[in-house]
Amino acid sequence: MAEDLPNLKLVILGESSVGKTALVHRFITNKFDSQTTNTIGAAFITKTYHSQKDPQRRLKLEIWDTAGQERYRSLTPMYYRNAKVALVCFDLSNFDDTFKTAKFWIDQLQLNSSSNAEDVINIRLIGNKFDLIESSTEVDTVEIQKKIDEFIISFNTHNNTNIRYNHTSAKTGSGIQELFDEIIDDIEDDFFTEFQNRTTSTTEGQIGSILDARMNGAPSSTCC
Ligand SMILES: Nc1nc2c(ncn2[C@@H]2O[C@H](COP(=O)(O)OP(=O)(O)OP(=O)(O)O)[C@@H](O)[C@H]2O)c(=O)[nH]1
Repeated sequence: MAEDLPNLKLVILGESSVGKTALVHRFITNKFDSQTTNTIGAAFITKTYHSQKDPQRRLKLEIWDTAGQERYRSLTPMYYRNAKVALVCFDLSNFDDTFKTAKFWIDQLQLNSSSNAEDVINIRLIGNKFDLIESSTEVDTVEIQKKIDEFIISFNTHNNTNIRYNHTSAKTGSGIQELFDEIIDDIEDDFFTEFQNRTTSTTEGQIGSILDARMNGAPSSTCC
């Protein structure tokens, strides 16, 4: 019988083709798929996660991979409802186009957090495809880092938040396990305390209108 573990919902947002599905796939399977297709609607996948700081602690990580294409944008808020963590991704090799969308999602998440006390969400900004820029002579990595830093400092100051930035490569796997470990390490004490304090168990409402899902063959993925 499946064990009843606390459920931690995490959502991934960002422009189309920044590598959201590839990032999840790398985390779950430790493989890279260069032939992905665009996500339609959203896909979700679960993974049992073992705490790095307390071997007694395990949780069910429920990862929602949203579609980045603009036509699905109006659906996205329903996927981040009740999420504890949001990874907002952009593509380091296509910075100008994709960073704009990342900033848009961060603003939306912050607005949502401010208006719904229950929906306070831990946001991480993720620059993916690091492999494509790390030894490039054409990309001005210093300038990119400067823009990221300026945005984060300004956003955190104005909104009294503590958004942090990680870079990753779904292709090489660099930074991905560390990213999840860091995020969960940051929030797990509060998360488990809240779980223990909850007197009545709540079942997260299943979202009924997921249009499609990909990640064929990945464990525990759901689609409809
Ligand atoms: N070089 C490199 N390519 C990557 C990386 N991550 C993803 N890709 C490639 O980028 C393309 C888009 O990746 P996806 O994971 O489908 O992008 P997505 O953000 O899920 O796109 P949507 O589903 O449309 O929102 C694919 O060809 C991937 O193989 C990476 O870290 N490095």
